[in-house]
Amino acid sequence: MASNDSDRTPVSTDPVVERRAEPGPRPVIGLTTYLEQAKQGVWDVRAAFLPQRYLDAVTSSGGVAVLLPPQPEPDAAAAAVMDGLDGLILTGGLDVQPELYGAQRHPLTDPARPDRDAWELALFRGAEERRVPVLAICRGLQLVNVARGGTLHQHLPEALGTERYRIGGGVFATNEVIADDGSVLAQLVGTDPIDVHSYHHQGIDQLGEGLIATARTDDGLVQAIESGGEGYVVGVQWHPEENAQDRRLFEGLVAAASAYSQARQDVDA
Ligand SMILES: NCCCC(=O)O
Repeated sequence: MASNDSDRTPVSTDPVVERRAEPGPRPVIGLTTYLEQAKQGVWDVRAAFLPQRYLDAVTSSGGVAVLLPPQPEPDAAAAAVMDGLDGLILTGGLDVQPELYGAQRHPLTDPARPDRDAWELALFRGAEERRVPVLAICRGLQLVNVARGGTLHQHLPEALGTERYRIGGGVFATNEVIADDGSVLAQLVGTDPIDVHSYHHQGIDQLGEGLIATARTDDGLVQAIESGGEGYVVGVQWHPEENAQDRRLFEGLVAAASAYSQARQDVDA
């Protein structure tokens, strides 16, 4: 699937969510993974890891799921894979290094994962250059914000005085979100209140350049972002892979990825 045509002309695509039912080749969706210690049979090994719910959400929405673990020489590796992708999902996980947004580390910020941060930043920049559609989930939304020069609250219980977004013990909190009318998010989930599954202790402080906040909770915390320019970048602070009702976010990405794939074939023809 890969070619090294890293300076491919960006393809112009609209977020045409109504195309989701069109038949055609299944778009290839890359999902970022991370390295964890894991049990495999009698072995206890370091492994590339991603909860299967992400994969199920992509495949049941009509995409082909491809895993993207952190790579050495991330910029070159991202260029090598990006031309074979029709869509990108920046998945959830541990905190982005605060040094990347000019902040001193809070004592409760997770240990740094510089390999993952560098890899995902390279993938996101590669996607932006080519206008490959992006869905950014939880940490993914935070990474997109940092990539665009924004900053994060490092510990929401201190910044906002609330534990409502991470109650702990692996139990997802429920929060109500309303998508802003006119947003891509609203095309996907409507403008009625929806319950979302939250598990995070960080959140957007200053919004990154060119990003639009398209949903907030009633305390003002940004819950969803979109790219204001061309291309499809949708980020949500919650975990749609954990909620069948949120399948619409994956369907929207797959539809945009199909449109991107078709437009790319038209350019290449
Ligand atoms: N900061 C990584 C995403 C999850 C969290 O905020 O806890």
